[in-house]
Amino acid sequence: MKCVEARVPLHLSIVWVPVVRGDPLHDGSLGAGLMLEPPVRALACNAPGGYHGPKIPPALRCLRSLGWNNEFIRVETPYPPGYGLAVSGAVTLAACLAYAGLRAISSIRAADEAHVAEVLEGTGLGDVTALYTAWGLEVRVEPGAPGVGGRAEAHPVEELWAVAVPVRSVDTRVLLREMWSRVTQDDAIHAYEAVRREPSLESLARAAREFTMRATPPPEAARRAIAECSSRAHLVVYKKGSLVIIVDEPHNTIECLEKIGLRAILLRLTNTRPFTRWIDLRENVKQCSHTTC
Ligand SMILES: Nc1ncnc2c1ncn2[C@@H]1O[C@H](COP(=O)(O)OP(=O)(O)OP(=O)(O)O)[C@@H](O)[C@H]1O
Ligand SMILES: CC(C)(CO)[C@@H](O)C(=O)[O-]
Repeated sequence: MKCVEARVPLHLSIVWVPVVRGDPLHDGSLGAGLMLEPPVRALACNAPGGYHGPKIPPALRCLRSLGWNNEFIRVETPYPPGYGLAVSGAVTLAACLAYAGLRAISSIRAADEAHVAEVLEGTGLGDVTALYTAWGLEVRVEPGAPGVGGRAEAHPVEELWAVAVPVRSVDTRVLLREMWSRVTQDDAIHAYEAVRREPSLESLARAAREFTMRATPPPEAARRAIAECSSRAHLVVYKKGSLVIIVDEPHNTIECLEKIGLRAILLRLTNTRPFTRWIDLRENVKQCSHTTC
């Protein structure tokens, strides 16, 4: 059986300036953020079997728009959806890149459909374009889907750990509505321009303090974790529902978080781009039923 696997990193958007033009291909965001691994992995096979993975509405919308007819698709994510690490965008892009690979549909069409699905379902603005066009530390310089010019610039990052705690799930539509009672459009543009002028972990750390954590204030548990467990961090941010602490060596941070009752998921910064590859499952065909491969 022929299958295509796609791997897509997670994305931590630290600065975002929503750009709403009234058409989902052209809507998006300017902004900046970091790519994280392990990646989301999607496997699409030319056999019936349906979708197995987190039930993310934009992923199913995107697959249908590419003509998906219930073929086998399995998606695995290292981080839960709904906590601000663009799991919805990464799952949607991975599933659609894998399916597009299987059906000889261009990857840019898959990325455009993934972007449109994210915008229409209210789960993201700039994540798909950042993930598809950049890597490492990304700066989104043109909003919109990749096929209509949406683009992010990539800057390499060092090998560092990202200790991430999913603290509480927050709906992206709620985030985008409520942030304007805490920050202004000028605050967002100011933070964005500063990172664009000097794209570095230091400028992102400043943006995290001056913009992100004002737009999405950390709850008490995260404030305590920041005070007690982040003294050696390169960057600390609370975004939407997750606390992320970027460090050289993660074990002390994880232990410290455990002591105050918070369970971390260990991620790394990554310079790897999304990719797809063919897999021939002939050898393993017995292990590959419609529900498990
Ligand atoms: N257990 C779950 N908790 C939260 N959302 C879930 C869950 N399972 C599926 N979903 C779906 O996943 C999507 C989460 O999208 P959302 O944009 O909130 O989060 P995200 O992509 O992880 O983070 P962000 O886009 O803010 O970076 C929603 O469409 C939601 O319906
Ligand atoms: C809106 C958003 C902050 C949700 O995580 C993200 O999609 C972005 O940066 O455009």
